[in-house]
Amino acid sequence: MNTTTDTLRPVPSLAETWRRMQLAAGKQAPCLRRSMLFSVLSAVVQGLAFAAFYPLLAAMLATPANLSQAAWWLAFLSLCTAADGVLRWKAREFDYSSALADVTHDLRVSLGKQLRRMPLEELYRKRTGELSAVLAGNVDEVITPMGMISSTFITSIITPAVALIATAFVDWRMALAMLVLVPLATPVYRRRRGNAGQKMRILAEAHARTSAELIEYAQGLPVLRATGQTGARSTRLRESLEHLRSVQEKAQLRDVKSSLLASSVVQIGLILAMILGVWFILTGSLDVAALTALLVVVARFAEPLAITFNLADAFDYMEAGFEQVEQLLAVPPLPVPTPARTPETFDIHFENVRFCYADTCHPVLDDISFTLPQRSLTALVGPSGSGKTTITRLIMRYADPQNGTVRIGGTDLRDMEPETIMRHVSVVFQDVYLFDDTILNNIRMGRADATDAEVEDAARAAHCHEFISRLPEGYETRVGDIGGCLSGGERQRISIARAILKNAPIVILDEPTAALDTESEVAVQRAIDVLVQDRTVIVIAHRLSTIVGADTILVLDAGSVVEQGKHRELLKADGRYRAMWNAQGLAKDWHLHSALPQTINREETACPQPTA
Ligand SMILES: Nc1ncnc2c1ncn2[C@@H]1O[C@H](COP(=O)(O)OP(=O)(O)OP(=O)(O)O)[C@@H](O)[C@H]1O
Repeated sequence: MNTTTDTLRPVPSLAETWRRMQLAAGKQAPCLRRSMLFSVLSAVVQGLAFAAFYPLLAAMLATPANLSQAAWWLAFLSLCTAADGVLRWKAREFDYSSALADVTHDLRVSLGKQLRRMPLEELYRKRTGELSAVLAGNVDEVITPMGMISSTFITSIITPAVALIATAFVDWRMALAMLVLVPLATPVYRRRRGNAGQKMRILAEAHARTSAELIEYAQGLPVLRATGQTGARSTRLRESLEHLRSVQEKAQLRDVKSSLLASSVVQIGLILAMILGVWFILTGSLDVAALTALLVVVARFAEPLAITFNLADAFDYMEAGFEQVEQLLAVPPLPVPTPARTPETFDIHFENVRFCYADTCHPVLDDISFTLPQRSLTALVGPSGSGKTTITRLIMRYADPQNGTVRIGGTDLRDMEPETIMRHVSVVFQDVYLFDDTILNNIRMGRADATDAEVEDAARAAHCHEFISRLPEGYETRVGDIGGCLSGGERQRISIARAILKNAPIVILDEPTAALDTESEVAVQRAIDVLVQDRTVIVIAHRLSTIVGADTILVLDAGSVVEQGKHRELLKADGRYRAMWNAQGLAKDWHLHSALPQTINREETACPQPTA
């Protein structure tokens, strides 16, 4: 299985991680900074509290005991503890106030916006599961532990530092012994983060890939069952799960090994301090009170160090999440000059358009030019892979062509916001996507502010009012509740009702009747007839008999327009179109009793019989 990030990347510095955190916190960055400031204060106060141990013990163990001094230090210790309690509470403000929820929400909204403004080409290249892993999983991995990890990290660095300074006042030799731990610990920490960061990225990618495989498998199950491919496809899923298991196993092994290493370093430090302390007592240069206090402080120094090691994992999870989120946010939108333009008329013009998909160098459209007049019906025909869908994608500004220009109403698409283009274009695909919402809302997606009456009018026009009225709750029936109870033709008519409601001046029909039986096709065709009136229509068709009434037929082959004209002209020309027509005529002869297919009906053109 492909692991794309096997090459080592540098470990981000703490400053870099902090910069990313503030960026992710967005509007709540001041709250995050405030929380961190209180974390620093709390850590200092904790260090001071530990520093007070020695004078307290010394006053108590003196002969005779110095009670007034002991009381004073006890009061100081209590004050520090109380202050620490308040400061710790303030330090978690980022977590307990609404800031955390706000940041998580804002980041998801930004990602949602990014998905909307991202070039369609980029969007189609991403798998649904991978996107869902970023929006759901990575956002939580980045944001939820942010406050907690940072404040724990601060405490685990500053408290030992203050404890170390306090120890230096009691006995500089012990402070030096404690300092030995730092050069010992630093390389262990750096090595751990370096390797772990890499592994966490691989783990995050394995999670995203498995999530994508799972979603695709679940969505494709009906098809897989029908084609008897559940086993074959589940092999891919199993491979993906197996990869995830092996990555997790390695990560866990690494965790255990480095945790043990870290705690060993800390234990060594503690033992070293004890040996030194006992040696100093035996040689008479340290008293028992000082040693007891020092051991408390040393333990306090060693414990946060061990925590710091374990925090490396949490940082790495966060870093891996940051990377996935940033990668998605970094995809630039298609450039639009300001002010953006809006077309006034709706003829479509391709001029010397050359287009290659990303990551390919082979042109899918090669220097093509044509004009589709406003309110005309144009059919795109040609063999599979000839570029029909790509032409319709370019009209929706799926991506910008490498050469040439696509214009709507004389305006270059590069000068228009993608939203403006989509407002003026309705698309009816062969595969209809219905959301798990009511039928009413599914149709209303065509125009969000449409009234219930307008939705119903569109449904009537699309010939779906009748079957919707028969559903248990009519327009309020949820698509999810009736599952697969809607036929392909019914789903298609709902999508046409959406397009009728949208009332866009340009309509793209991508073989909307190709997968339907004859009866459904008749009903859908009647709905299409309403939709296409008075609009600029582009229809992709494989069955030529459905487009004989088109104003223009563009015949494509290998990314070029090889013929162009009306049905009769093209038949007369006796070229590629005629050959395709004849081939389909022959095919029909094999099905003697098949009904005549429907025609897109703007000119009431009768479907002529194919000539053999
Ligand atoms: N996202 C993509 N990335 C790379 N190549 C692509 C992509 N989509 C399509 N292609 C390639 O571009 C060429 C034209 O594809 P297109 O879908 O436009 O053809 P088509 O005429 O609509 O085919 P069909 O009738 O089978 O739908 C094909 O060779 C196809 O493999």
